[in-house]
Amino acid sequence: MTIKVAIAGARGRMGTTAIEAIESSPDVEAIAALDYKYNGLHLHNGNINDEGNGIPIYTSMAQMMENHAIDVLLDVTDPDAVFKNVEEALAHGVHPVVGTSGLSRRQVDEISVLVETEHIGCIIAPNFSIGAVLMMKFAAQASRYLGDVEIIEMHHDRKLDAPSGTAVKTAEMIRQYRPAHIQGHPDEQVHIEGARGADVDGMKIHSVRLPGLLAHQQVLLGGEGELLTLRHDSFDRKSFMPGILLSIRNVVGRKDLVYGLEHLID
Ligand SMILES: NC(=O)C1=CN([C@@H]2O[C@H](COP(=O)(O)OP(=O)(O)OC[C@H]3O[C@@H](n4cnc5c(N)ncnc54)[C@H](OP(=O)(O)O)[C@@H]3O)[C@@H](O)[C@H]2O)C=CC1
Ligand SMILES: O=C(O)C1=N[C@H](C(=O)O)C[C@H](O)C1
Repeated sequence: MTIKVAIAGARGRMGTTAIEAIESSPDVEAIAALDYKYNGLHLHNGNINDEGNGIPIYTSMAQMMENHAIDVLLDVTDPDAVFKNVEEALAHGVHPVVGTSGLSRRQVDEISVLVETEHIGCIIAPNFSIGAVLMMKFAAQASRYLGDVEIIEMHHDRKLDAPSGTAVKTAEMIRQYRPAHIQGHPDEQVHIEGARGADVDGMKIHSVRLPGLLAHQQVLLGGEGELLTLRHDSFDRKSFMPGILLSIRNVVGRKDLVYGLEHLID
C-alpha cells in the first residue's frame, strides 16, 4: 500500500521539486493537486495541460476527496492560503504536512486544537532540511552558555514572509534556554528604523532578501571576547526533500501535532 499524497502549491518551486521526490519513492504516490485555479486540468512536470497528462487539479477539497482516497496533504503554498487548507484537510480526515511559512503562533495553536478534536496527525515543519534543523538545535544548546544572540536569515527575493519560518522557530527554540534580556547598549539610539532588526525577548532577527540566494541562516552567539557562528545553507530545494518524505511517512501513524522536524530526528 502506497501513501497517497495531494499537493497544495504543486505548481510552485517547492511543489514541483516535491512531486519529483515523491514520484521517485516507491512507497509514496502523488495523486492530485489542490489549487485555487485550473480546476479539472492536469499538472505534468510543472506544466498545466487539458490532455489528462500528470495529476488532476482540484479547487475543492470535497471534490478531490470524492474522487480519491488521500492520506496526506503536503502544503507548500503561501501564508494566506495555508491555514484554510490545513483546516479543510483535517475536517476530511487527511493528514497535513505543512512546509509553508508565515503561520502565526495563534494559528499554530488553533491547528493544535483541531488536531485534538479530529484525532488526525499533522506535521508543521518550518524547515524540512536536516542540516537546518541541526543548526537550530545546536543554536538552542549553545544559547545556554552564550545568551546574546542575533539571527541573520537570508533568502531569495521571491519570498513573501519575513522573518523566515526558520528564524522564528530558531528564536522559539533558543527562548527555552535563554532568559529574556536586553542586548546591546541599554541607551542605544536607532537613527534609521529597523537598523537593529526584529526583537524577540531582546534577541535580534535580521532578514536579507536578494536574488541569487536560496535559503541561508547564521546564528551569532556572542560572549566576552568570543563569538560562535552557526551557519546553514540550502543551495538547492532538493535539501528539503528527505525531510518532506520523512514527514509524509511519519504523519500517517500519528494523531498529534508535531511542530518542528527536530521532534522526528534524535
Ligand atoms: N519548510 C520548508 O523547509 C520550506 C518551506 N518553504 C515555504 O513553502 C512555501 C512555498 O514556497 P515556494 O515553492 O518557494 O513558493 P512558490 O511561490 O514557488 O509556490 C507557491 C505556490 O502556491 C500556489 N498557491 C497560492 N495559493 C494557493 C492556494 N490557495 N492553493 C493552492 N496553491 C496555492 C501559488 O500559486 P500562484 O503562483 O498562482 O500564486 C504557487 O504556485 C513558502 O511559504 C515557503 O516559505 C519553502 C522552502 C522550504
Ligand atoms: O521561502 C523559502 O524559500 C523558505 N522558507 C522557509 C522559511 O521561511 O524558513 C524554509 C527555508 O528557509 C526556505
